[in-house]
Amino acid sequence: MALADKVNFACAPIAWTNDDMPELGKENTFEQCISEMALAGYTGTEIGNKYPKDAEVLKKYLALRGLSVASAWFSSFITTKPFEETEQAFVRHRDFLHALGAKVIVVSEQGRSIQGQKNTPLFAKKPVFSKEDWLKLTKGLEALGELAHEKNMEIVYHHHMGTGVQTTAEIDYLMENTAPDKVSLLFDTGHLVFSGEDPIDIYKKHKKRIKHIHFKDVRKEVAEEVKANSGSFLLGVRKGAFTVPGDGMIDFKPIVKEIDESGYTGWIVVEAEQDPDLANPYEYALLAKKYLDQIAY
Ligand SMILES: O=C1C[C@@H](O)[C@H](O)[C@@H](O)C1=O
Ligand SMILES: [Co+2]
Repeated sequence: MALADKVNFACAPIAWTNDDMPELGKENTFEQCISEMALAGYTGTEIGNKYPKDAEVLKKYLALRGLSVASAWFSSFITTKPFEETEQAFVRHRDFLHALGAKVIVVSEQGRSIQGQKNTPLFAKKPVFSKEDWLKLTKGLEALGELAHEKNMEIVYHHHMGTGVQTTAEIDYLMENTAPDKVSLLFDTGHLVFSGEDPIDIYKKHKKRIKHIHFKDVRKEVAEEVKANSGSFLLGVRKGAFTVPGDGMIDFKPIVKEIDESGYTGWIVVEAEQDPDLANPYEYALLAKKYLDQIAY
């Protein structure tokens, strides 16, 4: 059986409207975004800031287009704020996703993160967690994992450029120091390759913990230029460091093979933030779907 028969392909709204830089794609509407995802052949979506906040209302818009909710991003601040603040916000987010039928909750620690800072050099100023930060983070994530279990859900940790969990060593440390039944991992090809990590190595090592996947590709020259010129994460996105699978430097065939052989049956979300004025979101969503249809069958 081919991978395409075992997984579901979703699309993230970030190519239409970017929540990290809302000025990118501000003219694109929610209905255009979800209609184009469906038209391009996807059966799922993640959630952006233009989506209705009422779960029942959102469900109806999505059902009309044959879309389900794969998950949605949650920013935790376990290393820098009282845990109760993260906990309360997490429970609201969990309940919203649960009402929408999602099974996994994307969590990324934003304490000390520079990903949202427009002028901070991405590589030189990447945060490095202290022992105390790590202890808070690992215990806090396990607590979020337990809260997710109350609704039969799992948290999937999103390693991310410009955060304290970006490199192979940091991902390994997080996995080694959290309980496997409480903290799962999200595998994002774009962040791994931009950071200089080997995605196949990460997948092989942590496949038992990987319960959600983001597929994005990297434009090699742009990523190298951002690094060489001390650009920020957001500048990189604006300049086109990320693109959809099939349009950049990543060979997805061996990655798809690994995923297939691992028995993964969750979502694969095409998520490629770039300037919608330069890269038409529908055109690129279609390009990615055609490429995945070729390599996943
Ligand atoms: O999953 C993601 C969500 C975005 O908000 C983030 O910045 C992006 O890079 C990503 O991978
Ligand atoms: Co991602």
